[in-house]
Amino acid sequence: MKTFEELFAELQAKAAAGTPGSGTVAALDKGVHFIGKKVVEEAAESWMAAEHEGPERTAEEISQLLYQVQVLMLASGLELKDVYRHL
Ligand SMILES: N=c1c2ncn([C@@H]3O[C@H](COP(=O)(O)OP(=O)(O)OP(=O)(O)O)[C@@H](O)[C@H]3O)c2ncn1[C@@H]1O[C@H](COP(=O)(O)O)[C@@H](O)[C@H]1O
Repeated sequence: MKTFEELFAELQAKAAAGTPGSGTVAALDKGVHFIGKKVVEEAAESWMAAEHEGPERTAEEISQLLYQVQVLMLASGLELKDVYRHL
């Protein structure tokens, strides 16, 4: 198990190193348009899970949504503090 902050730090490090075999690095290479579609896909899957599939599946889909949002943040040059200041 990891926190939102721990996952972001892991993804930042992989992006900076260009870690071979990393799905995050591959997604960043594809760019914002590709990543944005993933965010929308996972948001829709989270919604459907919440309506039809129960809390466990919903939690799983939301975790994937949070991951894709973090990848979009990296692709946009954002850090956690840039987002947190709007909360
Ligand atoms: N938490 C995640 C995570 N959540 C979702 N995903 C990816 O997001 C994509 C969408 O998930 P789906 O189940 O919808 O996948 P799918 O539709 O079957 O397959 P796709 O055709 O969409 O790839 C998949 O490619 C997943 O691998 C994630 N990929 C990585 N992480 C974590 O990110 C960290 C770094 O990962 P790497 O960069 O791959 O090393 C690790 O700690 C991982 O646990």
